[in-house]
Amino acid sequence: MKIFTTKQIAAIDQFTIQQEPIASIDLMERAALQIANWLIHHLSNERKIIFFAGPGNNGGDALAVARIMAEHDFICEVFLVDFGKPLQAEPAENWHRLKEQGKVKLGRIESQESIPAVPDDAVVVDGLFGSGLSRKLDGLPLQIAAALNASRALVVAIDIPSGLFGEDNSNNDLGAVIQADYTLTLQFPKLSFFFPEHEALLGRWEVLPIGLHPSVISETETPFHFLTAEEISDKIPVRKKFSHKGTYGHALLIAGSYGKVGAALLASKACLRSGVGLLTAHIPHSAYQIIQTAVPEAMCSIDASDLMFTEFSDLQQFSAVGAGPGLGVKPNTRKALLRLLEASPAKLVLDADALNILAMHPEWLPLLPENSILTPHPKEFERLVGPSGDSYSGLQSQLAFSQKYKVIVVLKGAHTRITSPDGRVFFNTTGNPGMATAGSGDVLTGIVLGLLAQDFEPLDAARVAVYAHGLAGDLATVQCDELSLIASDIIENLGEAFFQIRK
Ligand SMILES: NC(=O)C1=CN([C@@H]2O[C@H](COP(=O)(O)OP(=O)(O)OC[C@H]3O[C@@H](n4cnc5c(N)ncnc54)[C@H](O)[C@@H]3O)[C@@H](O)[C@H]2O)[C@H](O)CC1
Ligand SMILES: [K+]
Repeated sequence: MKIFTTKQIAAIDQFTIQQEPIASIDLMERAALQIANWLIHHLSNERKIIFFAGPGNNGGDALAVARIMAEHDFICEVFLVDFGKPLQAEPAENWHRLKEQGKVKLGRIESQESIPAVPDDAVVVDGLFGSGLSRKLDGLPLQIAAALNASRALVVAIDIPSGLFGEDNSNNDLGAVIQADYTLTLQFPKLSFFFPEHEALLGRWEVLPIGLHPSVISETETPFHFLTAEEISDKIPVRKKFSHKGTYGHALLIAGSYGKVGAALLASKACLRSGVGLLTAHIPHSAYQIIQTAVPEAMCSIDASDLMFTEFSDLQQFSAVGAGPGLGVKPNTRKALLRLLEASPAKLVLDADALNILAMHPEWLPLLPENSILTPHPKEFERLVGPSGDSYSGLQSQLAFSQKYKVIVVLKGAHTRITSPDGRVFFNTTGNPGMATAGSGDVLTGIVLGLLAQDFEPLDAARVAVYAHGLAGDLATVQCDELSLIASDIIENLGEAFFQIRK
């Protein structure tokens, strides 16, 4: 699904008004009805709701929501922030409607002294600023945000917490932004919702559809997307009756070293659970019995070294190669990785120590075959590209890296993000904090490898693998607390995850 910038959303909004057609006041009412509906279903009408309305359409939404909630017998109070200019257009109309209705106590905030005290058991609806925010909060809005952040009331933000920008917050002061418990965003999540440092500002966020025009949504181009099952389900092939294991590719996994054989084991199992026809695990000699016993479905290619990866044989027979989990970074392993890069496998996924080695030898980066998939966690990514400050800047570096080296980068995290050399970005929507556990990344590498070997386009392999990996982790928490989740549970649930994506 597409993620648009707030500027694009405003344009889609205008197009909807003209093309549907719908009066802008009615579109605002549609948004307000969705928000009110959510509040009615989630709140008891014994809790007072205090609305803070700003000068623009975000404030207009808040005024309309207050009127609707009052119709449903909620006790509402509205504070309009006075910027010394009269309200215009739809916000002015909604102020008028609210006064006409006469059910809501109305107040104005003109100075710091008139900021009301907010009781702990109240609900605050934040309608100060939405997507029209033009600069970071200062003056009166900053003081209101500070007062709300100091209170213990439940805060529900309309569209976006006031003070947060939809995209680039690299120059923002996040301490000044209203901290919402819930953010009810209209029609599209904003880019900044996918960045970890905004989690505490957004609380839990939900997207409320307001019926913006589908044709303009499909025609508006954006590099930013988030992953949904609908968009990837057709990438998972239906297995043909007369197929055989040769139809589904032969993967080579280069993983494990003395003391880190588990990484090879987990990646192998995950690879096999992802539909690959054949898997050869290249492992140090000492790992032979372990892998053969624990993963009898895998064939083994045994390194001359007892301890680590130092060599590999002909790559001809393999449809994809994966390297990295548990390899270590010893000099002989580094040399072997260099030879692997020089052999230029057609389809390659690199993880963990393979990435750490690349960080030690950035001069090898140009050797990466086009469309190789790199799956760093944030620390590995930082070792590769250097520190990048906030997430928005980090996204720019990730994109630049993908474009410079023509590789797909899967940066693992709460919303794992995939960047492609063509400039597109995909944020994942599955997964949970229980997956922040040893071996979880090895499982992902195995899945990517299994899909690549089956002839998935590399970007599709990355997208499907990331989504399925997260979904399997979510399914694992149905019966098991997040705290107890281990990487093997993700593998156990992969079958059900693929089943659900295919549906
Ligand atoms: N998504 C949709 O299609 C719909 C969204 N709706 C709501 O509209 C807002 C966006 O409204 P807009 O009027 O463009 O902007 P704001 O309400 O965020 O505020 C603009 C207002 O505030 C002034 N301003 C901006 N920044 C500051 C600042 N830092 N300090 C002081 N004043 C500031 C600016 O000059 C303007 O006067 C969207 O978020 C939704 O909530 C529609 O209601 C339905 C369709
Ligand atoms: K808001």
